[in-house]
Amino acid sequence: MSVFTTLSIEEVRQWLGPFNVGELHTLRGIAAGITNTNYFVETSQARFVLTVFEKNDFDELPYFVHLMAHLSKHDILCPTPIADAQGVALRRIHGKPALMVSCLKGRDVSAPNLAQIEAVATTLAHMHVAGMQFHEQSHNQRGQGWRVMTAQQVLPKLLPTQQHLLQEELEFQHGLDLSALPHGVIHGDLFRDNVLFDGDALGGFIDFYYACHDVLAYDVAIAVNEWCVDTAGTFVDEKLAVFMNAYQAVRPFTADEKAYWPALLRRAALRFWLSRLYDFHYPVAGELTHAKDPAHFERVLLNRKALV
Ligand SMILES: Nc1ncnc2c1ncn2[C@@H]1O[C@H](COP(=O)(O)OP(=O)(O)OP(=O)(O)O)[C@@H](O)[C@H]1O
Ligand SMILES: N[C@@H](CCO)C(=O)O
Repeated sequence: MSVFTTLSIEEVRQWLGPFNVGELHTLRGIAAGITNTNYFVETSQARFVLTVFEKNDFDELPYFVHLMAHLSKHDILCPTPIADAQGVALRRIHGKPALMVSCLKGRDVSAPNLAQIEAVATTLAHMHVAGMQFHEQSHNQRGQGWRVMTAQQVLPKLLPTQQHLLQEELEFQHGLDLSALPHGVIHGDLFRDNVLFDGDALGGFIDFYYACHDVLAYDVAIAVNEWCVDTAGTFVDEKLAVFMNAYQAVRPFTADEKAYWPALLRRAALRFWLSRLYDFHYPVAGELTHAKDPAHFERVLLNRKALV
C-alpha cells in the first residue's frame, strides 16, 4: 500500500476550496505506485486523482504540470491538471506539493495484445509530434552524468563480466554524437504500468515525472524494449513490427534515426539496467520497493548488443 501521506476528508475538502470541482464525496487511497501518494477523489462533478509528491521539490514540478496541460490540449490521452481560476494547479497539502488531475479510464495490462501495442505506438508518435510545440525544456535526469555516477556506485557490486559489460557500454554511449537526431519531449518511462487501457482502447499515459527534452527515437527504444519482448527480453518480431509501423505511420524515422537505432536500443537497456541495479544494491531503508529485476535488463542489453 503506497499511501505515505494520510489525508483526512476534511483536509482534502479544504484543499479543493479554490478549485471549481463540486462537492467532495469520497476519498480513496491508491495502492499501486511506489514513489508518490495517490488518492482517487470523487466529487459531485467527476472523479480525479490527487497526487502528493513525496520526493520532488515544488520548483521541479511546473514543467510536468505544463507539459500534461499542453499534451491534453493537443488531444494526447494523459491526465489533465486541474487549475483554479488563477491558473494555479500545484498547491501544498500536509506541507508537500500536491496536484489533482483528471482520472483516466482503464487499468494497466501486463500482457498487452497487438491492438494495445499499436495504440501505444500511435499515441507515442502523436505525443512526440505535439511535444514539438512545447517550448519549456527540462534536461534528462537519467542522462550521461547520471549514467556515470550510478555506474561508479554499482560497479563494485558486480561480477567481473558484468563490470566489463557496463564499462564497455558506458564508453560506447559516451562516444555517440546524437545531435543530428530529432529532439523533443520524451516520456522517458513508458512501461506497461504507466499506460492504462479500457479494453483495447487506450485510456492514456500516466506518470510523466521522467519526461524531459531528449532524442525522440530514444523514447521509442525505451518503449519497444518493454512492449515488444518475451520474458527473456528478446524481441517478438510481430510485436516489434506492429509497434514500429504504427509509430512511423505518424512520424517516420529520419535516416539518422535509423542509423543510430541499434545504439539507442542499447542506451535504453543500459538506462534501466543501471537504475534497477542501483535500487537493488542501495535499497532505501523502510521504503516499499516492488522488486524490479536488474537481470532482465542485463539480458536485454546483451541481446541488443548482439543485434549490431
Ligand atoms: N490520472 C490517472 N487516472 C487513473 N488512474 C491513475 C491516474 N494516475 C494514477 N493512477 C493510478 O494510480 C496508480 C499509481 O500511479 P503512479 O504509477 O503514477 O504512482 P507513483 O507512485 O506516482 O509512480 P511510480 O509507481 O511509477 O513510482 C496507477 O497504477 C493507476 O492505477
Ligand atoms: N519503469 C522503471 C521503474 C520506474 O522508473 C523500471 O521498470 O525499472
